Amino acid sequence: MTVSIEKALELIYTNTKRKSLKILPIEEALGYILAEDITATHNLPPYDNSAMDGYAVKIEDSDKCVRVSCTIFAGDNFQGELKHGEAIKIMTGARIPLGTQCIVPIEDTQECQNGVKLPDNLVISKHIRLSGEDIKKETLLLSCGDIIDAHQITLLASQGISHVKVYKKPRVALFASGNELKMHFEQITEYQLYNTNTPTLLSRVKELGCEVEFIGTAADTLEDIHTHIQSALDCDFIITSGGVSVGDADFTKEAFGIFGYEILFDKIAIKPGKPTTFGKIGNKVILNLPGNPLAAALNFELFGRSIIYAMSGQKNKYINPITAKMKNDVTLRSGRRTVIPGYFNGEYFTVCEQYAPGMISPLAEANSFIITDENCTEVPKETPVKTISTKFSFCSANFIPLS
Ligand SMILES: Nc1nc2c(c(=O)[nH]1)N[C@H]1C(S)=C(S)[C@@H](COP(=O)(O)OP(=O)(O)OC[C@H]3O[C@@H](n4cnc5c(N)ncnc54)[C@H](O)[C@@H]3O)O[C@H]1N2
Ligand code: MOO
Repeated sequence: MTVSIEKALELIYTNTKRKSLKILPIEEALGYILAEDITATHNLPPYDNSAMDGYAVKIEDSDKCVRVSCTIFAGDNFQGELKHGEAIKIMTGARIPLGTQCIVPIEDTQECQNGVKLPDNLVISKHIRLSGEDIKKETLLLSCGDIIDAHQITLLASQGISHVKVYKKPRVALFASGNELKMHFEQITEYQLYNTNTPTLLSRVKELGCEVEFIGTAADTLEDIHTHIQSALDCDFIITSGGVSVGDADFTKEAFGIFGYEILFDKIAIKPGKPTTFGKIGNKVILNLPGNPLAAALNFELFGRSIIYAMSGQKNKYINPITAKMKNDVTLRSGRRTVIPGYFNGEYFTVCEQYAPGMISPLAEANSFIITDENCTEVPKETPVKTISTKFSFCSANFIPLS
């Protein structure tokens, strides 16, 4: 059954289950997806405090010489009260004493007999950081489905939160198939080549924060593919490459069949990547990518990444495009929606000099791709195009058309 890109994504999102939960100390939660809402337990700052090294004073003492009664440092528990005709020297971050109306920075004062001379332009509340002005107690700080990065950890630490509930990371198993393939640590002969798909996918899956198991490279036999599937079945998501086309040695889908493979689509109206197949065995999902390396890598970016986002529990799980301008004129053969790799520099998208489904050379130079419509025969330079990044995740809670 051939499906559109959109239908393929819909089938992926409706058939991929979120992972279950666990609790982690916040220091170990980096990159995980939060599985609970976090509400502020107290105000930040917790107390009114000075934004400057200076003097706590009263407004009516503008332009006067006032006595400096004492000095307060950050962390002091000063209990006294500021009086008229007096200044209390105060350091940045120190709790302001009762009766303070503003803080005058040290450099705005001058020494005078027995004290400091204040400027004549004092303003109420100036240089006072009010309790709760940053975060108010009981406000929602983070919500279930947020990605925990360094700045979410800032919020958690600010509230004295030591542990959070997160979604477990997806566990991904990978294997390739092909009699011609050898791993990069093996010897090859002139009729063999290195398996580049597995190291590529393994690295990408890791970059996306999953745990990954490399199962191996299967020979083109049902028996050997069975053995590899068996070893992969304790993971959540199995990604294979190769053996999905119509050749006499293309056994991948058939091999999954004896494990009760429920195929949800086995062809997509896309170029390259037409034979990309998706299905499930129980609650495990399977993506069979074509063997051609560029086809496998680009289809992983659309479909594999979507499966990982759906499984991760993140609320912004749909890949979003970014609008760019086409750098050069590009001509195409119409017929199928075409994925074209290129480089987006923040303004222009430059198509890779050469690209074909069986190549690997475009991958390292590309940081994104565009998807052209089936009737499109040319994309003139300066035309706005939607690019999908392979280096960043621009995501949203709702699906946004990708081309
Ligand atoms: N008669 C037809 N032939 C083909 C069709 C078709 O519709 N009718 N589709 C073509 C398309 S499109 C693709 S894509 C390929 C996909 O085929 P497979 O998934 O069966 O892939 P293989 O035949 O196993 O390999 C294709 C190609 O890629 C190389 N390869 C495979 N695995 C790796 C790897 N792990 N690392 C590096 N390179 C790999 C392999 O040596 C082949 O050259 O089928 C077309 N044929
Ligand atoms: O579509 Mo195949 O996926 O040409 O490379």
